[in-house]
Amino acid sequence: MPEDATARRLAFDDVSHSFDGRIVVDHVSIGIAAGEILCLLGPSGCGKTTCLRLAAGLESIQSGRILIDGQVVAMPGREMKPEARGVGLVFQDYALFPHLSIRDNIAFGLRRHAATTRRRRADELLDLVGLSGRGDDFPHMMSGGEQQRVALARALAPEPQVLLLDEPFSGLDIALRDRLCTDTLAVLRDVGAAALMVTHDPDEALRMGDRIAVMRQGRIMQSGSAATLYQAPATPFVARLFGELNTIALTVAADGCVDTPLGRLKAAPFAPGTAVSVLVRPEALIEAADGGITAEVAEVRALGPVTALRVRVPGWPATLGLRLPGPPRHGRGDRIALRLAPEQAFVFAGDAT
Ligand SMILES: Nc1ncnc2c1ncn2[C@@H]1O[C@H](COP(=O)(O)OP(=O)(O)OP(=O)(O)O)[C@@H](O)[C@H]1O
Repeated sequence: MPEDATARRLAFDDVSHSFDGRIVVDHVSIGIAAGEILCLLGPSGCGKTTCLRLAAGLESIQSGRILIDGQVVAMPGREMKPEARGVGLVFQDYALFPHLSIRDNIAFGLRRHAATTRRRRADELLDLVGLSGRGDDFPHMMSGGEQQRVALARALAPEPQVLLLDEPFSGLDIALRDRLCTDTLAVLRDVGAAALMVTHDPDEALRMGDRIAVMRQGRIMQSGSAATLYQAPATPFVARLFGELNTIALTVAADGCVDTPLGRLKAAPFAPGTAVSVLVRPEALIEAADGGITAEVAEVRALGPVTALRVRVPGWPATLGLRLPGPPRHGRGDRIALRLAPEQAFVFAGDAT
């Protein structure tokens, strides 16, 4: 990992972990700055939660190092206790203590402070998460989303340097999740801790993350801003996280380009003769004013602000998906003219169909 990355607020330095001889975290190195939110995005079982548990000290480290503010908190044979790490946790099952009031739930981690300080701090946090005046309520009197906000307040109470969030919005309905995402983002920005958030939902990662690290089978495949991952995916897997793409397998021509039924594309850095896959985002197919490629409409679905079409283009092995703005203007069997926006088409080595 780069020299300065270990000096970040939270850093994983070449961390690997196995269960029963099976590697589930594979040479992971990531750094998160104070005030930054990093989303660890990947499918179920790829090792995300294990990374969080290692950072929290809930799992004993086997290989590599974890550092907070440049200090090693975990390396094999030398582990700081979870409670000494200055780490706040918001996990999926954010179980609050049912017999404690909301205020006491939030103040739970402040047991060493005077009663007046605990009360003041809990009330400040209730304000922060938009639940002013609810301190005397009990968990069963709150909705799922409200309980989740209490869990966030409880994790923030001891002013952690690092906040670890494991799918904090799963199981909530979409409207509530959207609001909580926005609220949580505001709170995280406000407190300036380094936040590591685990999610399998690309939309959530796009919305929440300053940076996204894409994980697959224990490895970080690519990390960067949402814009980087979307515009310059390093692999077909990363490209497909943000929606299904149209794919065709082809061979690079003598001049270093690849001839697709939608037009020519540069295939650099691949040499002539290389077998490649071309992946085209639906949004890369734009209706052409004149000229363009002729496509036959096979399917039309109105999706509110946009219309999803499937079209046939001679030479493309399957129907192609695309979206046009506005309500449907075409029917099945219509012919439309399309052009390709090359920046939304990606060439990868090998067969990714
Ligand atoms: N204590 C354990 N003992 C044995 N195997 C485990 C243990 N904890 C996790 N695993 C396995 O390690 C792999 C990674 O699990 P992990 O919970 O880190 O994945 P994840 O990406 O967080 O998945 P999800 O999104 O479903 O929570 C999985 O195959 C899981 O079954």
